[in-house]
Amino acid sequence: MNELYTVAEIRQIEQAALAGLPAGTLMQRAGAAAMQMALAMLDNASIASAPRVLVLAGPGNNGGDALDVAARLAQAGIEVTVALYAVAERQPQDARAALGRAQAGAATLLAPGDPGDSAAPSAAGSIYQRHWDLVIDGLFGIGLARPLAGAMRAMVEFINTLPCQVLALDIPSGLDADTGDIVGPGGIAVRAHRTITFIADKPGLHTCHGRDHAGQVSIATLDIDPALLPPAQAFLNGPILFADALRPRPQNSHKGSFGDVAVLGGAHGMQGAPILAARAALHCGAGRVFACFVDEAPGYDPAQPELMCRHAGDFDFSKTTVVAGPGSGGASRANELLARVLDLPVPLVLDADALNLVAADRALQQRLAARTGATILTPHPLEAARLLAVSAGVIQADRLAAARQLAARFQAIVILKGSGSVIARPDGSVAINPSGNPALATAGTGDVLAGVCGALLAQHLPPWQAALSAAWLHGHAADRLVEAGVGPVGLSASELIPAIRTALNALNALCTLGALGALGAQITVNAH
Ligand SMILES: NC(=O)C1=CN([C@@H]2O[C@H](COP(=O)(O)OP(=O)(O)OC[C@H]3O[C@@H](n4cnc5c(N)ncnc54)[C@H](O)[C@@H]3O)[C@@H](O)[C@H]2O)[C@@H](O)CC1
Ligand SMILES: [K+]
Repeated sequence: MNELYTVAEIRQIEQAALAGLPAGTLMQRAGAAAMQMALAMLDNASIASAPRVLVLAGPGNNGGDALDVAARLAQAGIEVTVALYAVAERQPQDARAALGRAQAGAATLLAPGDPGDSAAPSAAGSIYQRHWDLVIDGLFGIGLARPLAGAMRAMVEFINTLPCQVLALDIPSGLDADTGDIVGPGGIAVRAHRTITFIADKPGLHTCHGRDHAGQVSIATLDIDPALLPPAQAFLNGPILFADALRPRPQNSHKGSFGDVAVLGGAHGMQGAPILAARAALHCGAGRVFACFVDEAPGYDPAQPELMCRHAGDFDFSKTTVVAGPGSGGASRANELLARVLDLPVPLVLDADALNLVAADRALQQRLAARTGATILTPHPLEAARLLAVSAGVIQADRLAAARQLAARFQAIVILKGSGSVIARPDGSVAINPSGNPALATAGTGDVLAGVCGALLAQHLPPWQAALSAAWLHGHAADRLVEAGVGPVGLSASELIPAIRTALNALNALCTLGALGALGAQITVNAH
């Protein structure tokens, strides 16, 4: 299931489901699913005997889920302590019932209070000083309305220092389920190893701070009738979203069948950037690849003599897919060349300096919005901020909204890079890319991504599928390289290129075999 739902959508689904069910049913299903996950985590951690579980239970229904799990684990004979931040009279009805079940069983319930509150130091002390094998976070779910403060904040600070496993219920407390930002100002969020999320998956678990705080995400649908789920506007990216655009190569092919890519960039001192993009385009299947330099052009690329190096001013861009921006600099020469390619109806990828040039020039912005050819923009958060005339902080606070805004404004497909890259199209649909890792945080990987986008456009993938595949392959290749020990420290952008080629060929082979269902699991990439 690739659909992602906002808090507002989850609330609607929840209301529709609750209408047809006895009170407390969904919470008990959530508790049962979470208990299975908790037991599996204790098993995996090979805790020999008598595990100790700390359950954090907040004031709302997320706390109700936590109390339900606590009651179940205690019933199963596990030693459970609940740090309770709820007052029965103020709990929602289902949560109060769950509190009753926990109180009736063998779990120990403590109210740690504010660390500065002398009325409850012993409860806090006994929690802070004991050894825990598993912490279950049920402080807040989708109802969090302001930053964590006081006693709960102190507890989150404490559990974030613990060496034990942490399981978050629904979402890690403190995280915004829609955006993946930490609810602030000055907020804090639980860092979980696993998150079991209820009803459906949520965008905030996969982008911005989401990946660092949610860990591995599992979905418990709580047996809700799928007919109650509305059509999704957001998806988790994966081959199932784009594989039908990949085609086997006909035997009767020639280099003209797979398109030309021209990379426009490489001002003086920055010639490596277009070379990287061009090499990536070559290794992702473009028929012919030109590296076109704003300033002086090298005679050829000795390590990749297949590339044709040209002076951009003399090159005819009208019959190629263009990747503009890698190392192009911000000089007026680069601006003129960019204006020329924006006016051509060719498929176009804009990256790096090309995006900065557009951000600084209203005429270029109008040319971009008026294009008829397919366009993909690949900004990182700072480039996106310049394009929207806001700060990078504003972009990161709601990455989905920023990507959607850019896509609508420039009538283009946008890949907003970063942890959980967001791919958006002008109609408001978005996908969050789950592949990739911090090994990609190194110079040149953006040039490679732009080159992959160019190669896929040149091979006639529609721009949405080209962007989805490029983002996924780029991250997937980095994941396989890290597994093979080539990173996360020291992975170079050049090393990424052959790994992306291997992943693309593996994907193509699986598509040809019609083995879509097994795609994620089956693709293996050798590092070299
Ligand atoms: N209603 C249901 O039947 C179900 C609810 N579910 C759970 O319920 C959660 C949503 O429950 P709620 O809507 O009660 O929301 P939460 O449990 O996330 O928290 C809401 C409560 O916390 C208070 N609050 C918000 N921010 C605070 C802060 N920073 N400090 C102190 N108090 C704060 C609110 O005033 C409210 O009382 C989901 O995330 C999910 O875990 C699941 O059990 C599925 C079924
Ligand atoms: K939680």
